[in-house]
Amino acid sequence: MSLQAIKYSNGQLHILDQLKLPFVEEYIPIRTAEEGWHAIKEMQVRGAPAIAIVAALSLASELSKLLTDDAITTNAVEVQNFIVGKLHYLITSRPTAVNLSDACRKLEISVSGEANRHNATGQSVALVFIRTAESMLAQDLEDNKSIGNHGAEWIIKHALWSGESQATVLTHCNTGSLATSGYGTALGVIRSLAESDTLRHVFCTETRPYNQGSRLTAFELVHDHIPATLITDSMAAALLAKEDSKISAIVVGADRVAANGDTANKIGTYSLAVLAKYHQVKFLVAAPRTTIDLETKSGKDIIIEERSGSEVTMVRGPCANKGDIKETNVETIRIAADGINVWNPAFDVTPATLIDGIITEVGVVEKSDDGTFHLDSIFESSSPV
Ligand SMILES: CSC[C@@H](O)[C@@H](O)C(=O)COP(=O)(O)O
Repeated sequence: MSLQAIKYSNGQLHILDQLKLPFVEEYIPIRTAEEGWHAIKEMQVRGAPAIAIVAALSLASELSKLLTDDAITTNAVEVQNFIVGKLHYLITSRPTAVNLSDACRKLEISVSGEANRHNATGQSVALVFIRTAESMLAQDLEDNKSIGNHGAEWIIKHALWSGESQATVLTHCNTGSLATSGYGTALGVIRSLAESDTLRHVFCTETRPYNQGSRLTAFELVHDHIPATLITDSMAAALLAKEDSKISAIVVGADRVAANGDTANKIGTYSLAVLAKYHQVKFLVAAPRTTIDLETKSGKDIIIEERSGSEVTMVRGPCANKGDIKETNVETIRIAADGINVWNPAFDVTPATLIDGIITEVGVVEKSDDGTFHLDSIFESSSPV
């Protein structure tokens, strides 16, 4: 069974503390929206879909407890205002991934629908919120499996080297079970290739500075027995240049895809897209439609989160001299000169011109004859594009 970042049942939410991976596998309870906000802000949970779902379920857990304790007012509008206030607060935890604000907006709409209903009560408003949040968890998993299948089919059809029947894929950051409610987006495509025996090999970058690749993706690939090799980000060009590596495609996730296809994703994604173009390797973005933001016209309008310089000057590792690694804690080790200035953007924007396809749960969107993506079409129906 794949790793699970989010465990939720009957109003009880637990998340795998990703700050301790790959050394310690520990689930922590998230009981309130405030605990959810901190877990997202402090990166105990990451990945665009996962943070949206944890935000929604953290508030669902808080409301479930209030319902159990009979501590919810009967006034529907008061409960609506309480929920909306918490949702606006949750959105402030991280700015770049649009899934978070998209989920909060949809939750706000369903709550207001219920609050405006004749006979609505505070309890019914809270219950509608909880059911909507729970359905997001299930929907994300289903969408990821479809993304995986569409992406794998596309790669086999359009990206294999001549004479090859299996794909070799390079991926960046973490887009797997740990970054979503399960299966993953870009890593879902890789899983789907592996399940259909059409995967030769995966290369994953370590993804400096925060090492989501070496700490999370490598952990998932080893856990699922997928043939994989870890490289540092700076080795990608050499890998693509090496004739026998035969990279079929680079597949990455996304934190926000603008209406024109420009894509914000983990820092380092843009450099991989430039390399892919130079080496004539297909460059694909895998993301659910909840990551596509038609309100944001182009990459220029995407807010890029800048994080603490300590993520660059320090790395995390297990405490030394503790014997069995499972029992260690995680410590931070300084690797840069004291006093150096640091710039630490967490994401970059890959221009649509460098992207060959956007893999969604309803199919792979390619550019039209005019050379641009028409992403609005995939919201018009749920049938394959
Ligand atoms: C399926 S998630 C896609 C992205 O969210 C992922 O690649 C990423 O950038 C994660 O960033 P993080 O800063 O660890 O939350």
